[in-house]
Amino acid sequence: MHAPYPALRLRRTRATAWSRRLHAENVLTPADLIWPLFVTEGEGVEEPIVTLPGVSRWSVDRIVASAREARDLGITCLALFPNTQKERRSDDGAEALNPDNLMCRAIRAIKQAVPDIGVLTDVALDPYTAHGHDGIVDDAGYVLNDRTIELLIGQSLNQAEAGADIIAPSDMMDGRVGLIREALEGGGHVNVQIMAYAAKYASAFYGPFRDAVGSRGLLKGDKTTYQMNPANREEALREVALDLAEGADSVMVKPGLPYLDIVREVKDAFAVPVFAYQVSGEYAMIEAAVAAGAADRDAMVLETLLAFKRAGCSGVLTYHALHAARLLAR
Ligand SMILES: NCC(=O)CCC(=O)O
Ligand SMILES: [Mg+2]
Repeated sequence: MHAPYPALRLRRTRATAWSRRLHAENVLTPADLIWPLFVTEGEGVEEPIVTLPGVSRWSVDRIVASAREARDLGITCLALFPNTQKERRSDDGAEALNPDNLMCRAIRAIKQAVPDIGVLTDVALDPYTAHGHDGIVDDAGYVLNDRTIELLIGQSLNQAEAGADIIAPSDMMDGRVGLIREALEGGGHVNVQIMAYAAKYASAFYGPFRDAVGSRGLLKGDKTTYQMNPANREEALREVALDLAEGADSVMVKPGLPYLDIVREVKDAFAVPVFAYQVSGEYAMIEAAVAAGAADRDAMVLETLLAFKRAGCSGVLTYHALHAARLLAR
């Protein structure tokens, strides 16, 4: 067969800026961005996180100011993570159930001051446990599934009562989405969404996050008995199918860039809202490349975030959210 060239030239539509824009198949907007924020005790406090240059832990009053700034830039949702004081951590993570814990105070303050931005809250015990695991650990160090779920239900209700809009269980216990949904319905929280961390991998990319929430030095062992093996893709589809059947409104894949193949497969297989988390190690890699003079931050941020859209994401959790929203506002 004769090649279509020269009649067909794909470079023709790329020849001018207006035409490239016209033919763009995907677009990144501030509405696609979920901004993770770390909360700490005190007032007027900003604590820079060394392994996440440019990211800080903020006290509740500073978080509220950030929420306002994010809303004004068109960011749709915040994700909150508490840096729980060491003396409030325990083996069972009971601080997660305290209606006046740092997380609940931050949720209430944001929803009161900036009601038109969404608040997503992480459900897992690692910011509250003395051992840094996401659940209750037995004598052999195994994280107990069903015992842990009992606490996750209480944690979810606690966050919903404080005003959380989206409950995001990141613990990877089996069966927790259905039981949390049932408890939310029973508690009258019928419009509180669940975004399930459905395919969360046991990844080397979470290191700086553990510094941020103060669990790095505490964690004994690793999370491979509950988070997924990076080798697996069929298992991710099973995880997603179960969470959807149990009532998840949307699902998440985590980490982000190294797992975009999973995002695309989930999107194609289920046609549901899929989100991904560009995690702390991914952020740190970009910042390290910029610091080394090896990369242009603005271009890299926008390109990586657009790649999530192309892979099928409805939105992305990213520590670069504010920076990206400012770039998009230009
Ligand atoms: N459950 C939330 C996380 O584990 C975040 C990980 C990261 O940003 O590295
Ligand atoms: Mg699961």
